[in-house]
Amino acid sequence: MSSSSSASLSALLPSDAWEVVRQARRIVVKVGSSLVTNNGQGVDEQAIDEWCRQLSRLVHGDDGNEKREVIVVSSGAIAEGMKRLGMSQRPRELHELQAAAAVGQMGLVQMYETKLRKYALGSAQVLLTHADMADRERYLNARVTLLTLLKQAIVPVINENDTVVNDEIRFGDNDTLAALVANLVVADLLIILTDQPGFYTADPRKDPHAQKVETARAGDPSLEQMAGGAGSAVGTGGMLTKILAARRAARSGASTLIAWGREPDVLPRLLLGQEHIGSLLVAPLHKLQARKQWIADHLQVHGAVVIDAGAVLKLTQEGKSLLPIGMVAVKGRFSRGDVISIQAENGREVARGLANYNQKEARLLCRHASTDIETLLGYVAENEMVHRDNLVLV
Ligand SMILES: Nc1ncnc2c1ncn2[C@@H]1O[C@H](COP(=O)(O)OP(=O)(O)O)[C@@H](O)[C@H]1O
Ligand SMILES: N[C@@H](CCC(=O)OP(=O)(O)O)C(=O)O
Repeated sequence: MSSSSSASLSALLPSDAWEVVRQARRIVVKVGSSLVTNNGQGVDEQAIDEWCRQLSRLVHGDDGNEKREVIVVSSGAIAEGMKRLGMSQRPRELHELQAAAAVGQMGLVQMYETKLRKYALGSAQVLLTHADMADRERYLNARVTLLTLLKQAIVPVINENDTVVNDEIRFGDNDTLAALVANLVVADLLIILTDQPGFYTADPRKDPHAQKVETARAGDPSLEQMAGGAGSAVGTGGMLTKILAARRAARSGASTLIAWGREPDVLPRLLLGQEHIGSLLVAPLHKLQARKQWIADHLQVHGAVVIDAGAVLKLTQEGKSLLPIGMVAVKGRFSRGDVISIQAENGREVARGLANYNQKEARLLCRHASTDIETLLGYVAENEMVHRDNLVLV
C-alpha cells in the first residue's frame, strides 16, 4: 500500500525510526497460529520452510548485512494437535486444549528443527509461561539460556508451556509472550507476522475503508480503539494483543513491526527498511534509556555491594559489567535476581542492577576472578555479578 493511502499517525516519531529497524541486531520473530497452520490445517510445511530460509539469511548475514541474532516465538501447537487427534473444532475444555497442545508441539518443533537444519541453523525448544517472566530468578535463568543459545547462532523456538497455564491457553497469548521475550533479551526489534499486511485503522475483514497504519508510536492509546479481535477461527488474540505487545516491547526499547507472514521475502525486506512494508510501532525510548527507567521504576533495592576504584571506572567510564574481582564488600540480604545498589568505597552509590548471585555467594566471590566462581560456589550462573544490560548508572 502506498503511503498516500496509508494512515499516518507518525507525528513526533523519532526521525531515525526505520534506521533502528535496519540496524537491529537482536530480533524476536513471532509467528501466529493463523499463519503456521494454514488456517487450521495442521503445520504448514512450506511456510515454515520459507521462514527458516529467510531466517538463515539473517543469522548468516547473507542479506548483505551484519549477522543478526534471531529468536522465534511460534504458535500452532493446538492447531497441529487438533489435526493429529482428529478434532474438527477447537476444544472448549481446558484439559483437552492442553492435551492437543502437548501432542501438536511435537510436530511443530520437529518441523522447525528439520527446516532450520536444512538451512544450516541449529535450533532449540524453549517452553515458557508468563509467570516464569515474573519470577526474577527464572527470568534470569531463561535470559542466560537464551543468550547462550544466541551466542552459538542457534535459533531458539519458543512457545507457551501450555500444559501448566490456564488463561494464556484460553485466550492465546503468544503476542504477549513474544513481547516478554523481547524485554528479557533486550531485543532491538519485535516482528509479529500475521495474516494481514499490517495494522489497520479498523479490522480490514469488517471495514472495507480501513487503511494501513505505516508508522505510529508504540503505546499510543488511540491504536487500542482501532484494534479488533481475531479474524479467523484459529487465531486467538487478534490485533489488540499485538498492540499491547508492542507497548510492552517498547518498555525495553524494542520497536515492533506487524506484517503479513506470506509476503515474499518478508523478513529481509522488512529489515532493509526501504519499502515500509508492514506497520512500524516505534518505541519512544531507546534501549538503554528504557532499561534505565525500568530498573529505576519497578524494582525495590535489596542490598548493596561495595566496589573498588578500578571497578567504579569500568562501570562509569567504559560501560562494563560488574565482575566479582572488583567487589570488596557486601551489605544486607538479597537473592539472585534482586536489584542491588552498587557503591564506591566512600559509600557513594554509583549504579543499580540485578544481582546474579545472592548475598552469601557474593561474599565468597569478593576479590576473585570470574574463573574461580566454579571452585568457590560449585557452579557458575554467570561470569558477572551484575551484567551491564541489567545495570544502570545513578
Ligand atoms: N485494526 C486491525 N488491523 C488488522 N487486523 C485486525 C485489526 N483488528 C482486528 N484484526 C484482525 O486480527 C487478525 C489477526 O489476529 P489473529 O487472528 O489473532 O492472528 P495470529 O494468529 O497471527 O495471532 C486479522 O486477521 C484481522 O481480522
Ligand atoms: N500456545 C498456543 C498459542 C496460541 C496463540 O497465542 O495463538 P496466536 O494468537 O494465533 O499466536 C499454540 O501453540 O497453539
